[in-house]
Formats: sequence, structure tokens, C-alpha cells
Amino acid sequence: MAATPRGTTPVPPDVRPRLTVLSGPSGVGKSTVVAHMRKEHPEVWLSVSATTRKPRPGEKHGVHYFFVTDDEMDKLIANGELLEWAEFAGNRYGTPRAAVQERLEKGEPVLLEIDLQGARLVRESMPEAQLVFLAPPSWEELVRRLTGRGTEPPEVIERRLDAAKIELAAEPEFDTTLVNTSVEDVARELLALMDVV
Ligand SMILES: Nc1nc2c(ncn2[C@@H]2O[C@H](COP(=O)(O)OP(=O)(O)O)[C@@H](O)[C@H]2O)c(=O)[nH]1
Ligand SMILES: Nc1ncnc2c1ncn2[C@@H]1O[C@H](COP(=O)(O)OP(=O)(O)O)[C@@H](O)[C@H]1O
Repeated sequence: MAATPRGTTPVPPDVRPRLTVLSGPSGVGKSTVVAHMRKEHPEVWLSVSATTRKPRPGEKHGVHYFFVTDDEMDKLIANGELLEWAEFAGNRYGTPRAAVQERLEKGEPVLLEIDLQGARLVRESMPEAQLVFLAPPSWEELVRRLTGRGTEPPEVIERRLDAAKIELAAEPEFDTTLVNTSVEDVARELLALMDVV
């Protein structure tokens, strides 16, 4: 039988790697862990979400997020182009569906970094997905990290900490919890959960 070049034939669903969802409160270190992991394993594909939030200094369109207007977000939702979407602390965020499906069909590992509401929606629509919760070592440390990052004004931090209380209470809904004490350790554990190493 002739060899089939990788990527031309969809991998059957039963041997496709599972989609992994990483969630956790704002400031717990999700972006830091994922960036660390992808520095050594750039083959781990991270979905780039669409958001109505304004870019932080250094954030690039198409890399960190697709920064869209409210009208553009309305259209993405109306056209069914998002796998899931949610409103978080006054902005909307959503996962572009096509890119995720393409990767899964090729048999590549897929990682979504999304909020609790999004994780719940993915669990409903894709029960085979694994849900990973990133927890802070303590509440005080979470406040320290979110404040120390210096990217949000105090009222936005308050809003995110309110959301964090709800998210922390939902931890038992997840398949696995990783406590972000050491970025290196968590990145390694996440890679293992994704069957990358
Ligand atoms: N449901 C959903 N949540 C998302 C998506 N993209 C990002 N988020 C979440 O939205 C929340 C706010 O993200 P962001 O404004 O970048 O703040 P940060 O998590 O503190 O860096 C975080 O919990 C993200 O994981 C998405 O496509 N869908
Ligand atoms: N394990 C850790 N120990 C100490 N500081 C951390 C750790 N992980 C992340 N941080 C810091 O916490 C802040 C929030 O991290 P970030 O990755 O932006 O969080 P999130 O993406 O979950 O909102 C950043 O300043 C980051 O450098």
C-alpha cells in the first residue's frame, strides 16, 4: 500500500488526540504556562480566540487574539463560526470553529485556553474533550499575580476577582487540576496530559 502523506487523509475519530481545555481564574498563569510549553513544543497548537477586549501592550492581532469589534463578533456568532463563546468581565470571547476542526481532523493535539463557561459548552458539544483546571497556590497569590501583572485598572481587577471566586468553586467539574506553583512543572504535566511527551 502506498504511503499516505501526513495531513491528506482525516484521522479516524477513535484515534484522534483529544481536545484539551485549559481554564482557570484570570491571573493564575494560563498564558505563562502555555507560552513556556510552546517554546519547547511549538507543535502544540493553541487556538487563537476572537475577542472584543482591547489589546494589551504587546498583544498582536492574530497571535494572542483576533481583536474584533462588537459588530464583527455579532456576525461570527450569527454565522455559527464559533465553537463556543462567552462574555467574561464585560467582553466577549469565542473560539473559531474551523481551525479547531481542521487540526483535529489531521490528528494534531489541540489546546483551548478559555473560561469556565466556555469549558462547560465544550464539554456539552465534545464530551471526549479533557478539561484541565489551573489553580493558584492560594487566593492571596492569585491577587498578587493579577495585581502584579499591571495590565488592568483596579475596577477591572475587582471584576476579575469576582469571577475568580465562581471559577474556583467550579474546580470539581474538571477532569484534572494542576496547581501553578512552578511554571516548568505545570507545563510538563500539561504536555503529559496531552500525550505530547
Ligand atoms: N469562553 C471563552 N473564553 C475565552 C476565550 N479566549 C479567552 N477566554 C478567557 O477569557 C478570560 C479573559 O481572558 P483575558 O482578557 O485574555 O485575560 P487573562 O486570562 O487574565 O489573561 C480568560 O479566562 C480566558 O481564558 C474563548 O475563546 N472563549
Ligand atoms: N508559577 C508562577 N509563579 C509566579 N508568578 C507567576 C507564575 N505563573 C504566572 N505568573 C505571573 O502571574 C501573572 C499572571 O500570569 P498570566 O499568564 O498572565 O495569567 P492568565 O493568563 O491566567 O491570566 C504574570 O505576571 C505572570 O508572570
